[in-house]
Amino acid sequence: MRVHVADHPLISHKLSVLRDAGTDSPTFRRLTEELVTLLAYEATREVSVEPIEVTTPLTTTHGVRLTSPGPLVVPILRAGLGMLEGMQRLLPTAEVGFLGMIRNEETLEAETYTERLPDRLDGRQCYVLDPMLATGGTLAMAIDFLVRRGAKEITAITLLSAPEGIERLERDTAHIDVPIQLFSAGLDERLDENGYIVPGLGDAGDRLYGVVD
Ligand SMILES: O=P(O)(O)OC[C@H]1O[C@H](OP(=O)(O)OP(=O)(O)O)[C@H](O)[C@@H]1O
Ligand SMILES: O=c1cc[nH]c(=O)[nH]1
Ligand SMILES: [Mg+2]
Repeated sequence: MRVHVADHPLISHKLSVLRDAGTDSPTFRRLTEELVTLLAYEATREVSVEPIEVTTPLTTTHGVRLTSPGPLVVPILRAGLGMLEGMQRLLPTAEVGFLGMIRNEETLEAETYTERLPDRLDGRQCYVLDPMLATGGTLAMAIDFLVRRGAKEITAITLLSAPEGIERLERDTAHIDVPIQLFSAGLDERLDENGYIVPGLGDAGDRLYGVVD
């Protein structure tokens, strides 16, 4: 797995505001989208394109277009949904599939409660969106799911990642022979005793959408 941690002052600035406990929900949502758009620029560097001929008002020239089938964007509900619009800004024609996953806050085990994805993903590049990579259980399960469906390449985009989660992802995906990349806006210090990222930003889903019991 190739891991990329962003190194850009605009990303650091927006991430700092996002972390701030005083940032309200509308601002949190807007910053999440902006950060994803910035990350997506780098994360789509290897998006698959094919050569085409373009007719301009003056002449014809060589260009490219996204290959078909195009990339599939997969937000992991609930918090990943907050990243979708930011991603679609750069990939407006991408199809979107959904994975609903929740981490049990006692066992810290991830569980899939819904999915709406094409039956076969053969030949597809998949972009998985989830703001938080904590223990890594959720993303590892999502990647396993997409690989079993036939994804040919997986790029995960996160806002914050914990070293423990990256290690687990490396371990759990070591046997997988499709290319896997992780793009994260920030790499934090550690997890606390409840599996929360420190210093982190708290519960991303709650900060985006409010507390659900
Ligand atoms: O790396 P892990 O230890 O598996 O934890 C990370 C997961 O936890 C959060 O989701 P949560 O389960 O809170 O669901 P939500 O998006 O509905 O809030 C987050 O958005 C990740 O999906
Ligand atoms: O820090 C964390 C860990 C898991 N889920 C979150 O939303 N935040
Ligand atoms: Mg949550």
